Amino acid sequence: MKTLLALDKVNAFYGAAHILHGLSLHVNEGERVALIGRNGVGKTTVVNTILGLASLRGGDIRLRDYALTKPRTYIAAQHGIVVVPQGRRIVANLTVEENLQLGAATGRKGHWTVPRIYELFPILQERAHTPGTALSGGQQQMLAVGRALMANPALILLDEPTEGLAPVIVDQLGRIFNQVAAQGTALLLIEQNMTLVARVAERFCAMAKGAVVAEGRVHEGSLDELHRHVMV
Ligand SMILES: Nc1ncnc2c1ncn2[C@@H]1O[C@H](COP(=O)(O)OP(=O)(O)OP(=O)(O)O)[C@@H](O)[C@H]1O
Repeated sequence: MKTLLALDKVNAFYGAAHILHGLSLHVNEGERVALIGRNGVGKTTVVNTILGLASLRGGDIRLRDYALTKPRTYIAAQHGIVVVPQGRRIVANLTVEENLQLGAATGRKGHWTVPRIYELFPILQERAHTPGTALSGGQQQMLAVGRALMANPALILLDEPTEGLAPVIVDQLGRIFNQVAAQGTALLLIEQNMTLVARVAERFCAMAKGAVVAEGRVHEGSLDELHRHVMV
């Protein structure tokens, strides 16, 4: 099994603030991994470190066989690893379809094309020519996922994709994540909704104070254990 993303004893900072303390984590090809933990433990900082938005000072990051010594926002996507960022970051003055096309900028060809994204999310086709930010929160999240898929990634990092969304939309996104994973795309799901984690992930990594402190398989009886890792 090929490893797509590996962080080994990573230390990361915002300025002088030391946030990740020797964090190790990996995701293999086709795997569905959840990264969980209380608010503020550093989950988003894991993503930010890979993108170069937090500074990496110690430890190793590998994107497949590539040693990421100087992270920059665009490098991960070139290696087939894309981020659906917290807050979605839909571009306001572009239409839905133009936002989708932005995702194809890496030029990686594969299964996902605009028509296939529209099959997955018919509402995006209905609203193809409206400004992306005119969509509801749930639809913007679908657009953010669709835009990520347009890069035909081997791995998608999803940072709290269901935050603030209605349960019916969360259910719909859960089904979509499973469909995407069934196509062979690996997922790293940062999520506070443990019911969704239990539905989507096959393995979890739990963080506390900037490090992964527990790992395990997700199975039918996992929900209580998952909840323990995110209780405040
Ligand atoms: N730009 C920044 N500068 C300084 N400190 C920051 C910055 N961004 C986040 N932090 C701090 O880093 C720590 C980890 O934040 P991070 O966003 O990674 O946590 P998280 O686990 O993703 O939490 P949440 O679920 O709230 O998003 C927090 O204490 C936060 O206050």
